[in-house]
This record gives sequence, C-alpha cells and structure tokens, in this order.
Amino acid sequence: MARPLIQMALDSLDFNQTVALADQVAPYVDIFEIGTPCIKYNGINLVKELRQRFPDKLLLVDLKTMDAGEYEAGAFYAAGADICTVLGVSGLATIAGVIKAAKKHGAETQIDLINVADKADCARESVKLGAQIVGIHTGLDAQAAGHTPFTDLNDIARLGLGVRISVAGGIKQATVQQVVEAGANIIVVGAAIYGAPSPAESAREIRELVDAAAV
Ligand SMILES: O=C([C@H](O)CO)[C@H](O)[C@H](O)COP(=O)(O)O
Repeated sequence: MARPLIQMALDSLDFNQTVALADQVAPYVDIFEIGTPCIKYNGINLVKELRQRFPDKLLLVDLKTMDAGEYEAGAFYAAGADICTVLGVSGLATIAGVIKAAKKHGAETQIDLINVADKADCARESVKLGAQIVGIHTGLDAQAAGHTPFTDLNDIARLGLGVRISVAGGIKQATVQQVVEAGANIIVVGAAIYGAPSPAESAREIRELVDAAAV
C-alpha cells in the first residue's frame, strides 16, 4: 500500500499561533491545511507565509468554495496553494471553475462532500471533470451532533474511482488504523493534534500509527 499522507488541519484564527503550530508538527506531516475559519480570518498572506517557510510541504487551502470557482481559487493557487477545496454542493459549474484554475497553476482540486446528498454521484461527476481528490468530511458541527465519516468513507472507497480519497472529521489515534484500512490516502487531523498537551508528540504518534497501518 502506498504510504498515506497526513494532513494537519490548522484551525486557529491566530496568524502567529498557526505558524508556530506548523513549525512544531512539520517533521511528522505531509500536508498543511489552512482551515476554513483560518483562511477567512487571515487571508492570502498566510498562504504566502507558509509557502515560503515550508517549500517542501504540500499546502491545502480549505476554501470550501461555493461560487465563482475559477475567480476565487485562482488567487490562492497563484499564491502557492497546491490544493484548494470546492464544495460538492456548489454544483458542477463551480467545481469546473476551480479545476480550471488549478490546471492553470499545475495544482490540484479536492471536492468536499460535506452535506452532499448523493455523495457517490457527486464524486463520480467531479472526477470526470478532473478533480484529483475526493474528500469525505464530517464537519465540526456535525461531529458535535455525534456524526462520523466512517460509513461514507467505506461507501466512496468501494466505488474505485481511481483518485485519492481524503478523510476528515475527528480522526484520532484510535481511528487511524480503521481509516487507512478502509482506503483513505490522505488522513486529515486537526483537534487530535492541536488540542493535545504536546501537538508534536501527538503528530509523531499519528505518523507512526499511519505508517504501521499501511504496511
Ligand atoms: O475542515 C475542518 C472543519 O470543517 C473546519 O474548517 C477541519 O479542519 C477538519 O474537520 C479536521 O479537523 P478535526 O475534525 O478536528 O480533525
């Protein structure tokens, strides 16, 4: 099995805390995600800062674009994003716009299936348009209501779409093995790292667990 990537979700609103957290966990993660609240609060300057500090990491900007796909995402790809997210619920025209912007910059597009009713259909159509990553995502509010991403992950993995699958939504040490075995290629972790007494230690543990599960 190819080594799954670990994506650190940077969800603080504070610019300096975000950069400091990225510094701490950098040895253990592959992708830095600038989370949606964080990118809305800090904007494109944070993309430029992380791009400059971490030239060897992948940088995902969690725009969750809902309209004006090419126009909105284009600026973030130009600033150094490797991946931007677009909402599946936005519709195919917006998704196609983000994909067009990504291609212009040699970058990638992730479809976020959050709150999509027919996830299989949305994933299939998005992949046909050229999306490289399908994101299974139980958002923070849905997590608070007791939901998890595991059933959706199994359903989407079974489709055999031939693209990478990302999973997000409360993933922690206890659930890493389950999501790797279910077929996730990108494991997104936020609170289990940034909420730990030692984020670096938590990230190191998750790295070990992901690598062990992938053998
Ligand atoms: O995408 C996220 C959320 O919707 C806010 O933007 C989180 O970054 C994602 O859910 C990962 O965080 P955890 O669920 O805390 O692992």
